[in-house]
Amino acid sequence: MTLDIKICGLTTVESVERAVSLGATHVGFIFFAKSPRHIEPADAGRIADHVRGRAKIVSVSVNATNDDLDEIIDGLSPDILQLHGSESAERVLTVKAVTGLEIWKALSIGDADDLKRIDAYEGIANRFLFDAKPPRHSELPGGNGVSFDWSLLDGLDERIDYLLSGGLNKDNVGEALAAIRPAGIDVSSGVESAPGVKDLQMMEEFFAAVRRARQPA
Ligand SMILES: O=C(O)c1ccccc1NCC(=O)[C@H](O)[C@H](O)COP(=O)(O)O
Repeated sequence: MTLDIKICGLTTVESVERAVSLGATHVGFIFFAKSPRHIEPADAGRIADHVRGRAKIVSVSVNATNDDLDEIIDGLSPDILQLHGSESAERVLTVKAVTGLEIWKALSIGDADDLKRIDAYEGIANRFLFDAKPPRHSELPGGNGVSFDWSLLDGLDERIDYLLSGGLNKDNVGEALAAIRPAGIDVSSGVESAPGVKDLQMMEEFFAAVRRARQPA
């Protein structure tokens, strides 16, 4: 079984190049002003050009307006729009229809009840990204480096296509992949030396941990 690996919150050519050479299938750019990983769409586009065609380019936005999305699409030319706010199923459907792009809907998971929110987006979002709920005082809906109880996803309908996200790092990704079988994984803080600063050594160690976890016993 293949495993998609998305490295999110990239802001430099060097980190994007390294992520893809290490095996990232997806690279994510954050368009959210309060994030330490925020980048202007045109700058993200210039960086993404270095790996375009070798990895899928993912735009991450939070309750973006149509104008915001137009600017992101003009600047970045993403393959995928990850909607990481409180976008309704109707909004997701509209964005998908208007842009013609693949849409990932991020949902924050804290308990079993949160999984009930999947139903509304099924058949609308192309994929889900399950992330942890932000800590109480965080201004960021994602990229907080906190995990949730992965076992909540054990037993989920196998047809639900999702990436596991939230607080993954070299020390816990093996445990996560032993517990559940996501179509992909997503990491940001776990490969950073400081908020928004990707660390090439930490990226290498993360990919090495994923490889170890996927080796046959
Ligand atoms: O990363 C951010 O700063 C961010 C800000 C606003 C919305 C979403 C954001 N990140 C989305 C992602 O896909 C992250 O990779 C995901 O939340 C996991 O982050 P982490 O727990 O730091 O690995």
